[in-house]
Amino acid sequence: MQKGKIGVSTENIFPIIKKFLYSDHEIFLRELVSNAVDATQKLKTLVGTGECKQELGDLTIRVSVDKEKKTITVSDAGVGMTQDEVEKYINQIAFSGAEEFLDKFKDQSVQIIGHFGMGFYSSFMVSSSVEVVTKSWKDAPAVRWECDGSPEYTIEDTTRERRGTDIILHVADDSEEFLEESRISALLNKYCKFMPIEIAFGKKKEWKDSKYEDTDEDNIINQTNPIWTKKPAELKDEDYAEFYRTLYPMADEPMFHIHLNVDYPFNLTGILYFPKISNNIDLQKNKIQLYCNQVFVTDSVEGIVPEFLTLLHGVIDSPDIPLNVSRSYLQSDANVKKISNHITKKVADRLSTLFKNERETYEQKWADLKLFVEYGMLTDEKFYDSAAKFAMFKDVDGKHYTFEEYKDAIKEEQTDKDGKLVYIYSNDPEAQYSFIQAAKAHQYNVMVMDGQLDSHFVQMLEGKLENAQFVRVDSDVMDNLVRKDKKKEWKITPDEQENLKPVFEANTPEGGEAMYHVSFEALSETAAPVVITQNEFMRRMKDMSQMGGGGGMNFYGKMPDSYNVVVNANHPLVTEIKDDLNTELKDKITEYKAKLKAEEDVLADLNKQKGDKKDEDVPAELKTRIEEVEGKVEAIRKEESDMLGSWGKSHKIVHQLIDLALLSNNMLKGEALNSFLKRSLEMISR
Ligand SMILES: Nc1ncnc2c1ncn2[C@@H]1O[C@H](COP(=O)(O)OP(=O)(O)OP(=O)(O)O)[C@@H](O)[C@H]1O
Repeated sequence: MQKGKIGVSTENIFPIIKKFLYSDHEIFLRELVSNAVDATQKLKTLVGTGECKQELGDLTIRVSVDKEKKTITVSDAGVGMTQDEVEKYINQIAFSGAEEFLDKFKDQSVQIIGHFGMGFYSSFMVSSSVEVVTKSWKDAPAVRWECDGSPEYTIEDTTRERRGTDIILHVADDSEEFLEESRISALLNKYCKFMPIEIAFGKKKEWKDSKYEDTDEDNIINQTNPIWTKKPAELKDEDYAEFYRTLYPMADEPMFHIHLNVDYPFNLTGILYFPKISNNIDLQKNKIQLYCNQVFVTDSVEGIVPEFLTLLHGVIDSPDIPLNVSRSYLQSDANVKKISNHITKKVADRLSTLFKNERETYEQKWADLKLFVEYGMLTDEKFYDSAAKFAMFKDVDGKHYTFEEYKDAIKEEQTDKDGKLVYIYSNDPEAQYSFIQAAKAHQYNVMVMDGQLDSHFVQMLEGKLENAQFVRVDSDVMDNLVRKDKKKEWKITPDEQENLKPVFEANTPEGGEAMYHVSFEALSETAAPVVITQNEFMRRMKDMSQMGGGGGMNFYGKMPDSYNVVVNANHPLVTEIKDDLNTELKDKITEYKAKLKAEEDVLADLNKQKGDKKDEDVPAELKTRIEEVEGKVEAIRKEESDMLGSWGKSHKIVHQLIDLALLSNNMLKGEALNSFLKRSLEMISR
């Protein structure tokens, strides 16, 4: 027996490796099995070229666990190693790799994809010692090498019947989880399911005498020729569907797939599936599996494909993706860029072909594609450019248009006086029904924008499409959505408006977070008497910040909702109210408002003094004061409403009109809705 010292300078590198790769100990199995696959492939090549004249024989790679001896063994019938080769490949190459690896990442807490390049020494992450028993295909004695993780190792001649290698791990006490059959089985399924040489883990089991018993047949855990390695011409739709089920047994059927198959200027194979993406982007991410020569690497492909493509499912296999580098480095890698561009282009081409050749099918699938396409257009310039030709707008009647078609459809009616094209949309056609009907009466088309990303999408399109403006159907009164140069007839003078304003203001909802601004518009007599709208800009910014627009958006997210109560100055009911209103009443209201404001200011001041003191710590005097002023505020409110009540019918009508407008916006809820209904009944029964 010979002893030697492994050529690394670090006293004992294994504890470091162990700690460094703490979360990824399990990859040792992938590394050992893929070494066994490599050794077997090398042998096949040697036999193929005639250099090695041996029978191939059974090439199955066998993985076994011995719970009693606490060992895991990976055996192959590949090329094996001579003593010289063990010295060279295991002692020098494998361990110099370890040293280099640690050097490279010593001071960084980078996330390494897949930890390729860890190779053989990763077995020390789970072992107290590792044994290699190997016999080369060449005429040389078998050797046994052992190392306990210190830089010292032993090497000696031994016997082994056939050519090949056994790697025997003596599992460390803190890694005994890996002695569970179920754990190893799960790991093989995760990392080795599509490796190109058959891998056996135990025997197939059979139900016999009310228990499972081993049969003589090997339990092969992998598919050696997964369909992405085949030519598309050899495959039927059913093959793709079946493969999808193998990958995601629980998922819904995908809509369609793309078979990637490139060998120049980089190597890339794979199959990508378009799942139905209806809602919630985040849940759907991270389903693509990345392989390197049929060895599973990771299922998180960020940095390798553009973000929106992580919504797709399937498999990508490429030996040209550098896997032992950090993700931030990956993004700048030239190969990765090319691969990523290629995939983006293929995806766009697939959608484009479907759109051109099967428009009807494409439109049917649009609902499930929309989020994906919009995400891509929002985040990837290149994709935007291709997708702008096949992205769809859908109108409230379910008709689909390309951007170009839509522009043609609306330009006649929806071009405003400055030549801007106004796109009108609804994010909730049910709730905005009355606005949509009003728009239709104006010959406007309303599109549906109710997706998760639509507030951002609208914002982007406004910038991208030429001379375009997007407005939600309830963002203004219909006459103003598309501003035209029409002279307006006013039935109420500015002075009269000034008188009416406080009456309407006195009847807007109180006490909530939202703010209401009363204004007058000269609309047609047949339009609604009062309409409640919400400014497009403020609302959109708020929506975007809720979606997580990041950065400066947060400011808008915290703003209270702000609504415009637009009174139709030409509506007969409104002109009637105006006639009924006398200046005295208006002055009274103004007076009450001022009184109320003064007391409220006092109250606010007192509350400030109180601060967030506990009730028992508040001075009695202050408490009494607060109660007093609260009482006053209450009294002024009551006086005002009694006074308005005495104004009779007109006051009730104003109240009712505003509530009706709130109701048609779905904004009347709870007690407010209840009292509206009561009042309506009263009015009818009179
Ligand atoms: N089962 C085996 N049969 C024959 N040779 C082997 C076997 N396992 C390892 N080797 C030899 O040891 C060398 C070092 O292995 P190691 O896994 O550390 O690195 P690698 O396989 O070259 O690269 P990688 O780090 O990507 O796995 C291999 O290149 C190979 O020559």
